[in-house]
Parts: sequence; structure tokens; C-alpha cells
Amino acid sequence: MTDNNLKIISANLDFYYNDFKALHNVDLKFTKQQVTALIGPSGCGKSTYLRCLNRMNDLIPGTRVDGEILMDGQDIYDPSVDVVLLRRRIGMVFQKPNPFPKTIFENIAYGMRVNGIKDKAFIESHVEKSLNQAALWEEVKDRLYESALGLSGGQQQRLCIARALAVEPEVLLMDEPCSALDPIATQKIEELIQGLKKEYTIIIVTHSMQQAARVSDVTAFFYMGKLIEVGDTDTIFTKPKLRQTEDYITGRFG
Ligand SMILES: Nc1ncnc2c1ncn2[C@@H]1O[C@H](COP(=O)(O)OP(=O)(O)OP(=O)(O)O)[C@@H](O)[C@H]1O
Repeated sequence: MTDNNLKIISANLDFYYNDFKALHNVDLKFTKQQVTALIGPSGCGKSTYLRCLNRMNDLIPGTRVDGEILMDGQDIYDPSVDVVLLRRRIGMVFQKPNPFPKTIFENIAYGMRVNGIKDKAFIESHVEKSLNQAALWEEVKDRLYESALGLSGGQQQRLCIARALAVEPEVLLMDEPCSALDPIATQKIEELIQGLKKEYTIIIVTHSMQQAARVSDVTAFFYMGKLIEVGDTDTIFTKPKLRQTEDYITGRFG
């Protein structure tokens, strides 16, 4: 694999909440147009690691990062980095759908407006494009000016994905995006992830082994703040190298 295929590299990454060291020396690489699943038992540091990738942890007082994270070869923790711009390039979808209490249209248009875009036709076409990308357009095209809060949970989560895509990110971070959804809505999101990976680098935290196996190309197993094993998803689930990984994926612990 050439370095051109690598989107993000973390090297020797340590992370602290005050004196508590939550991540130890994490070395991990993310390839373009691939889905990487982060798995591991509760409290192992999956979400902490995910939030390091777009500097969301900066918002938590008393936190500290050592080591480096490079995106396209550039250190995202360099003091010269514009964090707002960074988060535009690395979008995020959270556990619970969190639409704004605005219309469906405004939820998607919001990011463009914040970025100073005023051209009405441009905004309209991008709202449609983003909703299409998130496989939601057909369901909402006749109710764009109704409140987003009237959508079902699964629709709200797809709206949040559309909102993240509307500012044209390069990477999409998803922190247990299906945990609040029923199996049908979950299936829709999983299909969506498969489609989106053609254009984006996707990193997903999931508690579901089945979900990791279904949607990801690469799986990284974390335990107690350490990256234990990473590899092709098929290999991790059928022939993991380490006993700890095998015990977790077979349900013997966690
Ligand atoms: N804001 C915080 N302040 C202090 N400690 C925190 C904070 N957030 C997480 N931690 C601690 O850091 C460790 C890793 O937590 P994290 O939420 O990253 O794990 P996780 O693998 O995502 O867990 P889960 O699967 O339960 O969401 C845990 O010990 C947790 O208690």
C-alpha cells in the first residue's frame, strides 16, 4: 500500500483525563475509502480515541494528548491548525441522533450558512444532494419545511449523517451510530455506510460484533486503553492472532 492511500496515522498516541491515562501508545493507520471498526469492552477507550481524531477532546478541561496524529501527512495537533476547519474536514455522528430543533431543510443548510454560503440555489442543491447521499431524500422531500424532530429515530440519524456530509468532509467518525435504533433502521445505516465508503474514510465505534463484521474492512480491538490487535476484519473475526482478541470476539469477556 502506498502512503497516498493513508488518510490518518496516529503514532505513539497517549491521552490523559487529568492524571488518568486513558490511551497508551496507540499506533493506528486509516486507509482512504475503507471502513475501520473500533471494538472493545466498555471503558477501553474507543470513544476517547475517536474524539482525538477531530480534537473533540479539546473541549474537555484537563485533557492532554501526547504523540501525534497526521492527516494527509500534517499534524492535526500543530498549534497552527484551525480546529473549526479540521472538524469540517472530519465530520462526526453521535450515538443519539441530535437534530437541531429546526426544519429538515435548515438542519442541512445550517453548516453551509455557518461557512458563509449565501447562494440559495447552491444551498438547495446541496441539501438535496446530502439527503440523497444519506438515503433520506425520498422520505422527506415533501416535508422539508417541517420540524426535524417529527422524524423517526432512524430518519433523524440519517438526517444527522446528511448534516455531516453537507459540509463535504473527507473523514466521517461515527460513535455507535445505531445504538438508539431498531434493527430496520440499523440495517439502513449499515447499507449507507457501505455506500459512503466509496467517497469517505469512515471510522466507526461499535459494541456489535455483527455490525463490525458486516460493515468494516478493518477492525481494531482495544482493551484497557491499548490497541491490542488490528487487521482485516475477516482475519480478526476468524483467525485473530491474540488470545485476548479471540476471547472478546467470541463473547468470553466484555
Ligand atoms: N470526560 C471524562 N473524564 C474523565 N474520564 C473519562 C471521561 N470520558 C471517559 N473517561 C474514562 O476514560 C476511559 C475510556 O472511556 P471511553 O468512553 O473512551 O471508553 P469506550 O470504550 O468508548 O466505552 P463505551 O463503550 O462504554 O462507550 C474510561 O475509563 C472512562 O471512565
